[in-house]
Amino acid sequence: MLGEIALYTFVIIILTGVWLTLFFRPSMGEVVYDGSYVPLKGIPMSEAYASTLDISFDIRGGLLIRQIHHWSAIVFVAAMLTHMMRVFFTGAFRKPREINWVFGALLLFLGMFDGFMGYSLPDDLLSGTGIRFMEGAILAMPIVGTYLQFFFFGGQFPGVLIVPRLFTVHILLIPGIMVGLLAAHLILVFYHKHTQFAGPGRTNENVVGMPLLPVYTAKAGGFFFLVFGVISAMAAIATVNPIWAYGPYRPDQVSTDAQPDWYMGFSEGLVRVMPGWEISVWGGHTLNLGVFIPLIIFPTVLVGLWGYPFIEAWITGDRGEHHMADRPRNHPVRTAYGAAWMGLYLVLLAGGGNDLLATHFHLSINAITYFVRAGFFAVPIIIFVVTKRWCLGLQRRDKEKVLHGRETGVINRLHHGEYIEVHAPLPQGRLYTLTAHEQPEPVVLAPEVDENGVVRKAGLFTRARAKLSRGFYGEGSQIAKPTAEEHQEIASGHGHH
Ligand code: HEM
Ligand code: HEM
Repeated sequence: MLGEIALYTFVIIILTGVWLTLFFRPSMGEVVYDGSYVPLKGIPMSEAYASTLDISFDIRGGLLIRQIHHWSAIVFVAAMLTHMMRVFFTGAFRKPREINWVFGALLLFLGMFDGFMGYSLPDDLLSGTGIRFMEGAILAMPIVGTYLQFFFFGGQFPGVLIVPRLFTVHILLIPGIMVGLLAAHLILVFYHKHTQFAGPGRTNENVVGMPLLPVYTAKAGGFFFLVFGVISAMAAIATVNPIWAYGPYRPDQVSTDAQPDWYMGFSEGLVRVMPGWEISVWGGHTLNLGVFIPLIIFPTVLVGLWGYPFIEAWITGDRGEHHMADRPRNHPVRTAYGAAWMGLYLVLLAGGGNDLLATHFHLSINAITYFVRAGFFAVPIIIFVVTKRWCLGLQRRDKEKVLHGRETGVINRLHHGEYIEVHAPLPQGRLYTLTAHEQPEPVVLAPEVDENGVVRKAGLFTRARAKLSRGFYGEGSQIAKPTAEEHQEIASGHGHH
């Protein structure tokens, strides 16, 4: 369902985007505004900004379409991210779907950047501030930064090239690549078929569900119109990006409360909470660590995300194909890692909105910044530990249910005065579902001296892998599921309550 929402919002984005190209003029040529929005009349501005004002005020239905485009972009990225979490927490990225995970992660990255470029197009005070941020990040790159800045902007900031260039990339290059990737993504989904949760009759070799034609196609078609309807309603009643309120971009001005769209907020947070370190190297060249370090963290996190299926397979030594979706509780370390990642994302988002949090909740902006700095390190660790324990608790609960049945809430008093709670055995299907998951063994190191007395010391990598593997599946990372014998013994009356 979440993947479908991403798909449908992407279609809506393309439909409305094509419409916008009919009226948007991607030019930084200067004009004097003479449209129907009175407060800006007579003000010099770029054609890009003036044409976006025209779309909003003078072209019939223009504001609605603009807002549908913007709202669907916001929902699109949210759908991709939640879809990715679903895939992550159910282990649906494992063999043979690793490549589809990588395609998906590329889509996420491209979608986020295309959104950033899109809201940079109207050349209003907010979008210009975003581009200024991007320029600062480019300039912070050692050695190549200045050259790249000249390459993108063709001279001093902002110049007249950036909006037409972003336009081509925004409407053609990135969406073109995305359509290609998406086609490959969906072909692979069709080829591999959907993963499924364990249940009676469901195995790693079959798929239980509705055929694509006709039932599923009809449902999906209806769902498309539902998504389109909800987004149109949002666009009709909720303002998004009121560029007329910000005014045209001028490099010497900046608006307060300047916020990127939510999905770029974490990168804003990284920069806002980073100490403003700057060092001088090699005869007076400046290395702007305050921006450069956040810039490095960003791709590192992305690579960690893209590579996760391969990293997990390497650690656990699991090379088999998997078509059954995991319940998150049955993989406590993976689940805890995913939750920690989300925690980090949210902490950084708070950092990106430190000014808004400060004004809305009457807090000191410095206090928020210090909290986010400490939280950057502490929150993921705390969330990791709590989530792992939580998962183990849920596994114990499952075990208890399998062995002792469901609590009925019925308390009986026996003739000698003792109270007992009546437990009802679970139905056979439920017992199967709760015990169908595999419980992999951690990778063990081969003995350092083999049977012929030859010393074969494991390398650093092999030892690290064994250690990580113990962390994943060793003692303390999973609760042994009940065996058939245990269940038999208790169910046959010996362990009766
Ligand atoms: C343009 C964005 C995307 C679209 C339109 C899209 C669409 C879909 C659809 C319709 C499915 C099948 C059903 C479902 O699980 O919903 C699917 C499955 C899948 N997607 Fe995506 N997706 C997108 C982005 C991503 C991202 C960001 C990732 C992960 C990084 C990802 C990874 C996967 C995987 C591994 C599957 C197979 C899951 C399974 O069989 O259980 N996708 N995608
Ligand atoms: C992943 C794909 C896309 C995303 C996330 C996206 C997002 C955005 C966003 C957030 C804006 C700013 C809207 C505003 O408030 O003014 C925008 C503007 C624009 N987009 Fe897209 N867009 C995408 C694809 C496309 C495509 C495929 C086209 C055209 C074929 C297109 C055409 C435009 C145009 C012309 C504008 C400028 C007009 C305006 O700002 O209102 N976009 N885009």
